[in-house]
Amino acid sequence: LDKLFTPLQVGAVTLNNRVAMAPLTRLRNTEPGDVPTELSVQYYTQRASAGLIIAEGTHISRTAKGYAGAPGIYSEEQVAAWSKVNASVHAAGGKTALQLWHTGRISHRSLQPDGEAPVAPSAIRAESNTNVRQPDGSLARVPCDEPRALEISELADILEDYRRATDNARRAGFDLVEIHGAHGYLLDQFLSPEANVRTDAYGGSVENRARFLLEVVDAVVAEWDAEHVGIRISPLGVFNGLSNVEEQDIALYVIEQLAKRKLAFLHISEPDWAGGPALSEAFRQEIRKRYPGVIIAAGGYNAEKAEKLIGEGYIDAVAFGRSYIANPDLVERLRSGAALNTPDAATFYGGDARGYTDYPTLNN
Ligand SMILES: C=C(C(=O)O)c1ccccc1
Repeated sequence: LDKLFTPLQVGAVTLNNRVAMAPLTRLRNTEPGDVPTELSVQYYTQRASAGLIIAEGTHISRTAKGYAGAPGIYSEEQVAAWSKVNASVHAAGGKTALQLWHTGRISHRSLQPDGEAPVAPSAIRAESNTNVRQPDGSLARVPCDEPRALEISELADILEDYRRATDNARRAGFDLVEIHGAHGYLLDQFLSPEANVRTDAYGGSVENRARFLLEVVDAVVAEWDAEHVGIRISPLGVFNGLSNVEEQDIALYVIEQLAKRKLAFLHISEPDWAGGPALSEAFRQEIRKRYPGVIIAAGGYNAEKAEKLIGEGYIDAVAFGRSYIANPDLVERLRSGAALNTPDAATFYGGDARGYTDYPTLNN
C-alpha cells in the first residue's frame, strides 16, 4: 500500500495522502436552524488525518432541504458553526471540502418553507423515502412527497443559491467545495429521463438534460475558481428511485464536459455499492479517455482495491464512507494494517454522540 499514502495535488490544495472521507449524512444538526454542533467539530476533528474530509451534504437553501437534521450553508449562523469545524480540523492538519446539496424531489412538505411541495425538473414523485422530524423530536422515514416542476425562470434563482453557498463555504474556511450531482438528487434528476420529462431546453436530448448540472458547475466556478471546485456524480447509479443503468451516453457526455472545465476533482460514486452494476474495465477506460484530471472513487472500496486502481491509473484517490464512520484514525489503521472497527448501522442517522464521536482509535 505505498501509493495510497503519497501526496496528491487536488486543484489548489495538496493532500497528504489519497484517503478521503466521503460526504456522510448523519442527521445530527440542530433544528430549527440546520446548524452543525460542537459534536460535529469533534467528529470531523477526530478524522483530520484523512487526506481530504468531504463534509456531509449541506443544503444550499431552505427549499434545497430534503432531510430533517441535515445542515445548511445559507445563513450566517451556519457559516459561523462551519467555521468552528474548519478551524479545529485545520489546527489538526486536515483539509476540508463542503458538499453543496440540493435534494430536489427527495424531500417532504414538512421540510419545505410553508409546507410547499418540493421542486424538481418534473412533477414526478420519487419512489423513495426521506427522514422527517416527529413531534417528539425523533426521526422517521416517510415516502417523498410529489414535487412540482420548476419554471425555467426559477433556475436562475437556484444558480444564485449555489453561488451564495459557494461564497459562504469559502468564508467558513473550507479548502474546496464539491457539487452534489449524484444519487438521484436535483442535478441527477435533471440527467434522468425517469425524473425529467421537460420539453424545454432542459429536457429531452443528452445535452439538454445535462444543461442545468453544467450551468451549476459554471456558476460555482465563476464564484470561486475551477481549482477549488469538485463534483460528485454516480454514473449508471441506482439511487432514490432512479435507475441510470442504461444511461452510459449521458454519463460519458457529462464527464467529457466536466473535463473541459479543469476542476479540482471528479468524485465518482460507483453504482455497485447500492444495487447498480459494477463499473466494467471497459467503462473505466472510457471514463479515463475523457477525464485526465483527478478522479476520487467511492463505493464499497477497500485499501487493496484502491491501491490497485490507482496503480492502473483509473483513479487517483479513494473516498471511504462507512469505514470512516467507525474509524476516526482510518489512515493510521490502513497504514499499519490494523483491524477496523465495525460500523453500527443503528446509529448512522440522528441521535447523539453514540455512534458518532465515540468510536475508539488505536491508541485509546
Ligand atoms: C446525501 C446522501 C447521498 O448522497 O446518498 C444520503 C442522504 C441520506 C442517507 C444516506 C445518504
